[in-house]
Amino acid sequence: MGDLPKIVVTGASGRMGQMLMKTVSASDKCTLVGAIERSGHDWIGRDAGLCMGGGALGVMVSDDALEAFASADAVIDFTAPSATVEFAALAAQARIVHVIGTTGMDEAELAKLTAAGRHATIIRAGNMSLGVNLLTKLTRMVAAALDVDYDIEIIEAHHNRKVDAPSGTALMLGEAAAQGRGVKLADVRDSGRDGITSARQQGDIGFSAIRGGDIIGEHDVLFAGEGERIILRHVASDRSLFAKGAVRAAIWGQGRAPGEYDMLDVLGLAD
Ligand SMILES: NC(=O)C1=CN([C@@H]2O[C@H](COP(=O)(O)OP(=O)(O)OC[C@H]3O[C@@H](n4cnc5c(N)ncnc54)[C@H](OP(=O)(O)O)[C@@H]3O)[C@@H](O)[C@H]2O)C=CC1
Ligand SMILES: O=C(O)C1=N[C@H](C(=O)O)C[C@H](O)C1
Repeated sequence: MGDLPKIVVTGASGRMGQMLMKTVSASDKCTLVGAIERSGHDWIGRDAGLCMGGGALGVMVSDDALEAFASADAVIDFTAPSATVEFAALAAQARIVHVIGTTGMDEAELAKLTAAGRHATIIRAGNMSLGVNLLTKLTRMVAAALDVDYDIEIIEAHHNRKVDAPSGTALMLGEAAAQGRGVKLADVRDSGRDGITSARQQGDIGFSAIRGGDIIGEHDVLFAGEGERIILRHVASDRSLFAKGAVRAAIWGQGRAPGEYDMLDVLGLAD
């Protein structure tokens, strides 16, 4: 027990925070040592397990991330971009593994993660599931095999509380399609059509986002040609999928050099 990786979960009260705390506590390969929420949250100072409506876990929810990180081996962080950037700086100070599931980060925020990666071992992915990471490989392969007569559209659906679009997963799939085509996604990305948009530009990669109900996460990569359509699809039916991937990443990161990694590295699928 003493040698198991000690893990802190941030955003403890969130949808993923709660799933992560349950997954870490249920694992025999790591141990939950900290749960972080923002100052003033009504969970602060209370047992994380009791807050979730279950049995006591012996871990008190705290707002002192640096203190928690200082005695941990890894932090798993599914929160919001501004919070994740701050947590990355603290993970760098503590020289620990920072597993990041947070999506919706802009270029400036990503640059701060790169800076933190000089001292922290950062593992970041817009989707931590094996299925989606495999799908990125398939997407790249199909995009490379087809010419630009096949229009690529990425359609994603999520629950009505999601705040960012396109989803992190949709962007991963878009990057993979762009790589397959040998172009930069930024040069061909077409998101949020509305009104008189003019005809579709050949070679563009389009994104559409559906938001509703309790949809956990669904992604289609559509290759639409003349007389045929090819659709690659991933459907997540349980958030534990993402939490299990994140825990696997936190364990994989132990003993790795500081730097930036992704789930393809963790899953042994990197080129
Ligand atoms: N990579 C992957 O596999 C997956 C990624 N995600 C991503 O994870 C993120 C979280 O998703 P989800 O759990 O559904 O969202 P929730 O809104 O349910 O949870 C977010 C949590 O982060 C906390 N938080 C936000 N800002 C701060 C801050 N500044 N300081 C401390 N805590 C903060 C929130 O606290 P408060 O409520 O007080 O704001 C909340 O507890 C999203 O970016 C989502 O896209 C989700 C699933 C899978
Ligand atoms: O916010 C979510 O819920 C999810 N976010 C990730 C994303 O942006 O792709 C992963 C998953 O689809 C669920």
